[in-house]
Amino acid sequence: MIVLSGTIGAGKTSLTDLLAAHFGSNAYYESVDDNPILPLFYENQKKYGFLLQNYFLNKRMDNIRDAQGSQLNIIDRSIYEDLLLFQTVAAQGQATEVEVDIYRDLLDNMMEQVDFSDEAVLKTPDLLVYIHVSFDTMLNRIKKRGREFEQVDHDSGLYDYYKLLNNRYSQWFEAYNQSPKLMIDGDAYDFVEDTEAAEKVLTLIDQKVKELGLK
Ligand SMILES: Nc1ncnc2c1ncn2[C@@H]1O[C@H](COP(=O)(O)OP(=O)(O)OP(=O)(O)O)[C@@H](O)[C@H]1O
Repeated sequence: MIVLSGTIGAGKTSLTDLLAAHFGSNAYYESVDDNPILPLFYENQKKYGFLLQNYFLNKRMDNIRDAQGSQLNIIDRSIYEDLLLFQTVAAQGQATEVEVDIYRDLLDNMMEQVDFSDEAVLKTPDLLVYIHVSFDTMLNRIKKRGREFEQVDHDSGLYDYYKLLNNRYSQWFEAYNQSPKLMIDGDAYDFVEDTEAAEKVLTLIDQKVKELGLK
């Protein structure tokens, strides 16, 4: 499994499409439009934050199970970033430490490898691709995409949440050690609008995939 990571609006879903088409593999998406909790969460993070994490945890486990057939199947967001998001929500006083601790324990238990036989299927990715974008790019993409509940004009508190999240992402990626990893500069390569940039990004990922013997 190749797993994408990056902040809100980084381009994970678009790169998932590109990679699945490039490798002829399957793509597994986090569905946003039919997520019943997400709009509620954006209205009231304190009330719905913990419920949202449980919802995502369940969906990500589905994705991991479904994607396990091939090393080149793509998942559009890693399960590991959810803790970062929830900790950021908590840092802003919108979730409690107890909620974060309970969520972390649950995540650890779900990700624990209980089968150590040769046939065991690993839940960890074969490669994690992180798309790094600056705070300005993040805000521009969120605006351009126009999902109502994500807009900062509707809620000025969101601006601080996004800024803190963007700052924390780089540290999160530095510390990430569950699998091989690769960073893509999403400011330098606009792989959505620019086909040449898309080719370059695919070449970088191809090199890493070959180096790891995934293809
Ligand atoms: N664990 C989480 N806690 C809180 N909100 C989350 C969590 N995971 C995802 N979200 C929210 O769900 C929405 C979709 O998230 P995500 O960043 O995965 O997709 P995206 O914004 O469409 O990204 P991309 O543009 O990179 O494809 C965003 O509003 C994001 O804030």
